[in-house]
Amino acid sequence: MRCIIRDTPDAVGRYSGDYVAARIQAHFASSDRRFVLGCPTGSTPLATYRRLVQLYDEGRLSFRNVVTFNMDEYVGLPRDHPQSYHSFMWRHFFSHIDIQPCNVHILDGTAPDLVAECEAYERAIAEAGGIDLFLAGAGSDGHVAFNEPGSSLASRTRIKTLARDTIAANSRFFDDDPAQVPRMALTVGVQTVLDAREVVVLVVGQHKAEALRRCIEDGVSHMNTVSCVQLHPNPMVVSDEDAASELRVRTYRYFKDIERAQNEVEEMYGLQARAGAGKGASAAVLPRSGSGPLI
Ligand SMILES: N[C@@H]1[C@@H](O)[C@H](O)[C@@H](COP(=O)(O)O)O[C@@H]1O
Repeated sequence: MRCIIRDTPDAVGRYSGDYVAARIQAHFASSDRRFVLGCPTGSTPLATYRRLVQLYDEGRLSFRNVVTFNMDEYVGLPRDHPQSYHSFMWRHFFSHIDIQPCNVHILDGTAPDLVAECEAYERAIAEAGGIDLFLAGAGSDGHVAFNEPGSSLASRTRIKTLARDTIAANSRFFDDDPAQVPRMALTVGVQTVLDAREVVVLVVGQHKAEALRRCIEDGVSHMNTVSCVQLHPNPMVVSDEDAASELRVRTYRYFKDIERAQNEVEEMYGLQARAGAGKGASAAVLPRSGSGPLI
């Protein structure tokens, strides 16, 4: 596992935005297949989306051949509700880039048959060729998507009842009134996340420090579903200093050493793919190898 630690949430967004852009570009340099990106919501990925929009505005990145699958959606909120994840994604990301609306996939929490909706979502992911890179956030209780503590590590897209902690945390978007927060959500499962070719988890803020510590230093646990990344062959966590503040000094230093060594090796062997090539992607952001020798 790599854990990249940056000073601020903005720097986390810049790093992860550049990283996602680089993976998209590297993909199109060698493949005609569309790139499939898994997208989270929440405050954490906002800086990443801002960076991706900036790269698009500067003409350095295109989403024309990118397909997206969002992680989750509230049950019962219509798409046009201001707090639906559908609205969130168009407000903060999709309406600012050249993604084709037909390539955007977000679970429909108002579908007449929610079980069928979840099954169809898994099928759609498979038909798209699987997810190339799943970007994820984490709740302060360590959940990923809406896989609350106690979720099966083998879970797939399904209906979930939200935990009280999550309802309390998300009530800030609902007039600070927990009663307005939907009690249930549709969410990709832990296994859906693990099936992605690459997983990048963003964690920022002091209130996530214990969750990050458990994710990295404790074992894999269904009580802290983001710890599932330990089972993935190609995971990366990008955190700010605050979120990293509960890591042991030894752990923290080791991740810093890995990053330094990785940079040296990439420079030495030219593994930083050159900008570029590719349909819809002209660019000079910093592509890195997804899995380098030191990961
Ligand atoms: N379902 C979402 C998660 O996908 C997200 O990671 C989490 C953290 O949100 P934030 O980044 O705002 O702390 O919130 C919600 O529960």
